[in-house]
Amino acid sequence: MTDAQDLDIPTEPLPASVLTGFLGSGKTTLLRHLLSHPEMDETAVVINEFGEIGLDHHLVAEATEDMVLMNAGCLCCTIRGDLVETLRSLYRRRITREIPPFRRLVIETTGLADPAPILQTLMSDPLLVERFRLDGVITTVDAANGEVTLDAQIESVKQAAMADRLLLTKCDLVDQDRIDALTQRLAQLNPAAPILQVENGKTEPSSLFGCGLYDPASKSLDVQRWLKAEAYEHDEGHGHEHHHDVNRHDERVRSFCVTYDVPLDWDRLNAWVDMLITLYGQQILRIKGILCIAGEEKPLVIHAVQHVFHPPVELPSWPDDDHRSRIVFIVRDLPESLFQETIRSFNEE
Ligand SMILES: Nc1nc2c(ncn2[C@@H]2O[C@H](COP(=O)(O)OP(=O)(O)OP(=O)(O)O)[C@@H](O)[C@H]2O)c(=O)[nH]1
Repeated sequence: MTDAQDLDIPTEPLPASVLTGFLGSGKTTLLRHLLSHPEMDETAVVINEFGEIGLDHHLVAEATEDMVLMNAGCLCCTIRGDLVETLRSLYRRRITREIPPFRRLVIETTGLADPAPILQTLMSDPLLVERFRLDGVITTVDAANGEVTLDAQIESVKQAAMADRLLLTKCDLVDQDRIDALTQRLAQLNPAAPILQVENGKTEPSSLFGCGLYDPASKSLDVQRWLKAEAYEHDEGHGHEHHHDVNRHDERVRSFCVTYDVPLDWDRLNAWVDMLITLYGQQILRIKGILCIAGEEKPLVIHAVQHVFHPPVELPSWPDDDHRSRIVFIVRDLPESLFQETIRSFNEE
């Protein structure tokens, strides 16, 4: 038991920001960059990844000690209660000095999250409201895939509509006409949020934080309706509290992991991913993997988002004792067997 005088209780609620944006739109890249900034010292991070196998925390771990990974489901549905518990526990550990005294909290949602229930939870849970104040919603929108995603996935529309800051990422990959068209569409969806272009996460914390209190009244009528619907569902105790498969988002979108025990040949692996995104790119919402490549000591991280296969990045070392290749897929209307079978045919023939 800690003595009351040993408690380090903040005099004001701590600012909490929600970092959201569709799958692969650059949230983790932004977060890593932000956390390397001295102004961001004393930031605690909660990362929620969709599916059983989380990888993002390995990519952010070097940037902050105060990090909690929540990968037992998507924050917006099954683990909303867990979010409350996670934040209460972080706060408790902070005031009892078990962890450094963070002054700011960033919650990175999954790319599939509907932000409404998360915001509703932060703004209505009585204990959380005393301890944290919602500073703002930061939404990344991928310039290469943004238009197609807004057409196909309602979550991405909500993420953009609820933002206090809209960050247009990957502008280096597309021409000015596409940037202009997407900017116009975002401005219609959310006229109040400034739209900032960000390349590879490079941005100043001062442009993203300290937005003032999140104010639903400054958002469109749709946003107010979505937030009200969430409050109603929560009060009635139905809607999002049911338990479901953590690897399933809805009837169509699911996640799974392809694990490979033997070191992979890079050229063959590359040809396999290329084949997949050429044939099925529209339905492959995300590929994220940590690979053991034959002849290489260090792991290679790969990312693909719909039709875009990003350049691989070498990690300085393996994040844990598991040195197998693990590739996480999030797909719409595709069977897992397609991936499990073709990786073998590409690598074993
Ligand atoms: N060319 C380019 N690539 C970018 C930019 N921002 C991010 N990326 C790349 O996009 C890929 C996905 O970025 P992440 O930061 O992992 O995206 P995320 O939103 O965290 O992904 P999820 O957690 O799966 O939703 C990575 O390969 C990044 O290097 C950018 O501005 N330009």
